[in-house]
Amino acid sequence: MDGIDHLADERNKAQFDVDAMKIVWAGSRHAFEVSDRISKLVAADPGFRKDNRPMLGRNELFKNTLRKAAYAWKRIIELHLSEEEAAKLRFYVDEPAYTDLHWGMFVPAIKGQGTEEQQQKWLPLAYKMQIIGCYGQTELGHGSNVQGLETTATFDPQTDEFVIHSPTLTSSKWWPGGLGKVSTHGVIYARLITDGRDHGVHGFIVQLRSLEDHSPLPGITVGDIGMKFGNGAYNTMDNGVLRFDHVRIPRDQMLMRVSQVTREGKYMQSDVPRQLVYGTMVYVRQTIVADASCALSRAVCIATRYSAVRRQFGSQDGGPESQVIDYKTQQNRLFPLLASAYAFRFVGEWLKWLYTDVTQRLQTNDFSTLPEAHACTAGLKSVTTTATADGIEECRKLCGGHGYLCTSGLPELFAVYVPACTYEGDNIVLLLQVARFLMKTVSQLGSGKKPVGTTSYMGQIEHLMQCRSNVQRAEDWLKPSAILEAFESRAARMSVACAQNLTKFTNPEEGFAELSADLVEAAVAHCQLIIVSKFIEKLLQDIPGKGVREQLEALCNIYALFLLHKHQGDFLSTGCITAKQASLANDQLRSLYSQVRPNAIALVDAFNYTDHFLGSILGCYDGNVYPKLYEAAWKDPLNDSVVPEGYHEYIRPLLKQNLRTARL
Ligand SMILES: CC/C=C\C/C=C\C/C=C\C/C=C\C/C=C\C/C=C\CCCCC(=O)SCCNC(=O)CCNC(=O)[C@H](O)C(C)(C)COP(=O)(O)OP(=O)(O)OC[C@H]1O[C@@H](n2cnc3c(N)ncnc32)[C@H](O)[C@@H]1OP(=O)(O)O
Ligand SMILES: Cc1cc2nc3c(=O)[nH]c(=O)nc-3n(C[C@H](O)[C@H](O)[C@H](O)COP(=O)(O)OP(=O)(O)OC[C@H]3O[C@@H](n4cnc5c(N)ncnc54)[C@H](O)[C@@H]3O)c2cc1C
Repeated sequence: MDGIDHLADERNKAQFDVDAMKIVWAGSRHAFEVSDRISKLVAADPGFRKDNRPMLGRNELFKNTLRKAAYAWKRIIELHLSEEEAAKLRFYVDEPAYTDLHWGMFVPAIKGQGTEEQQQKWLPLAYKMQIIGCYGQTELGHGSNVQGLETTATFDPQTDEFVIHSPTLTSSKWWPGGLGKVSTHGVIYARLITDGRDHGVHGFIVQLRSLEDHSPLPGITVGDIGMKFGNGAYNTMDNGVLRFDHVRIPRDQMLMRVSQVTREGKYMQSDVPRQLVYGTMVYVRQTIVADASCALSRAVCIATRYSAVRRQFGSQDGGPESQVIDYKTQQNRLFPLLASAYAFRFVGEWLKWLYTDVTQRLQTNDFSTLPEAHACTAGLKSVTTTATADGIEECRKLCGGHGYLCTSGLPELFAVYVPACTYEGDNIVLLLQVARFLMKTVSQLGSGKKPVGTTSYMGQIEHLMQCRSNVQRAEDWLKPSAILEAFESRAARMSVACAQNLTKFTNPEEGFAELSADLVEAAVAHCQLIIVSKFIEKLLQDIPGKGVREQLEALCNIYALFLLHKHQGDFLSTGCITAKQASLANDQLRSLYSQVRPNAIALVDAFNYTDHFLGSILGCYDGNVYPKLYEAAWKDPLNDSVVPEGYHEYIRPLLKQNLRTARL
């Protein structure tokens, strides 16, 4: 606006190489270059404008999303973008759309659960977007309990078809994104019935709409489920309702990698675990962890820049007031979120590796790491999305009153993000899965079966059950070994305490239900340990760039010590640390905040977000917040006229009536 960088002084304070940190954040130089180029391309294109979203009515909003998705596809083709570049372009367009489900779930479901033949038939159509697909699992009556789904797929040997049917109101498919108005096809989950026998839930490819005129095919009732939380936000998505009235599909449209139905109607299971039917969910949970760091870093970038611009109190001798970022309370709320964004980035990278490793093993029929992959994706999805949703809301509060304006970008970001705590598995339901995995691990200790992967720390259970932290000075908390021992012993002791309590119940399922709140806490402790240990492992790698490692070490310590402070009840009650050591951790935390303070703006610059992507006046790169806020207010449609519409109908008569009453 005035061409001045109002945050230049802050940027000059940085003690590290920001460009090198950008590469660490992106994951590699190549990833950085792709991301940088595509984000600038999107930002410069008026076709991807998004600042008007909160003002649009639903129909207009939705049509605008359809236009953008079609335009994005046109640009992808025109520019011959690779798969990686196309995914980045959709990410930077930053508008939830049916394409998320098409590329994010429909295609992966066919890839993961379809046979070679099925993949050859359906994937080329999906890749060219000649068909558009959704993921139709959840029903009105059941989401979490997948085994409770009611839609049926009954094999008819006479015609070699499945008959898909919604027998009850609660069996109506409810929630699938992209289903409401767009998808031509869906991977639909239904109970497979052959010869009167129920074989449980399986996936089927079902055509829903005509490829000629988009009308629903015979027997199909389909529509949108209605407005969701927030203006704009996730209302760009057509989450749908769907009912089947005896819809027939050919037998070869059952996804048959895990199990098959023969021409004669015989049900056969491959040598693979039935849980592979849930494979798409495992894949998406893994991507959601990576996305958590994107959403949180975005909110943190806004709150950090604005905290450096905003001044309140503290003026001395007529000088400027204090920047709110210098208040210790502001730092204590903001810097752990900054550290969490980095922590989630690195654990997301690791989880991607784990997922790739499991997928490669599955190709060779090695299913040994599947339970660990399920527990890690479920647990980390839960812990990172909960922290991110809470963190975005905290960032809004860190921005004071202006954070509540849509132009801050934070209300919409929160409204879009918060369902991540529910979709792809309710966070509590998923933590209970982790707890089951932990209880199984504890029950096998001493059986000779060595715990591996993320539970390998349980291999030293005797030590972890009785060790005492040897921290004596605040600086001792900077040793990775001190942090790891505290987190490992806390997680181990909480799991073992639950396992011991469970033995008091004659019926284990009853015991599990009764102790579920404690089990969830044990699962959280285990997941936080994974995040802390993956951050520490990241620091063992070669990290080029002046001062970059030092900044990451400070952030890693902030992440761990803040968790230790927040959950000190766990650490103290299990006897892993003393009250004195907890207090020393807090002292260390304060000094880490002072270390990060001069680098805070550079640390959020390292995310390399364009102003378009941030979509926030408070977070704009140049920090010129006030003129921009002032100008934006006048652009609000309510200010199109000085005297509002409705004055003559509702305000004037009121004023006149009050005048008459006053005269009386
Ligand atoms: C302004 C802003 C604008 C833009 C945006 C800005 C920012 C946004 C940023 C990011 C956005 C975020 C992400 C985007 C990416 C994608 C998201 C896009 C859209 C959202 C899509 C959402 C789609 C869905 O929700 S699909 C539906 C998902 N449904 C669920 O998850 C259901 C959950 N339930 C279950 O999974 C199961 O029912 C259960 C696991 C809870 C229980 O299953 P079941 O009863 O069968 O099993 P159990 O008896 O408990 O267990 C039996 C054994 O099986 C093991 N098991 C269970 N599951 C698995 C598995 N998946 N894999 C392997 N093994 C498994 C279990 O452990 C048991 O084992 P045991 O050894 O016998 O004990
Ligand atoms: C924005 C959005 C997009 C979605 N997109 C899709 C999609 O594309 N495709 C699709 O198929 N689905 C989709 N879903 C559905 C989503 O996957 C489910 O809503 C989710 O899995 C949660 O299930 P539920 O709604 O049945 O919650 P419920 O299970 O009914 O949860 C209600 C409460 O009960 C608690 N609870 C449930 N079971 C237990 C238990 N065993 N122990 C303790 N507490 C429990 C939960 O913690 C929660 O507090 C979407 C949902 C949303 C919000």
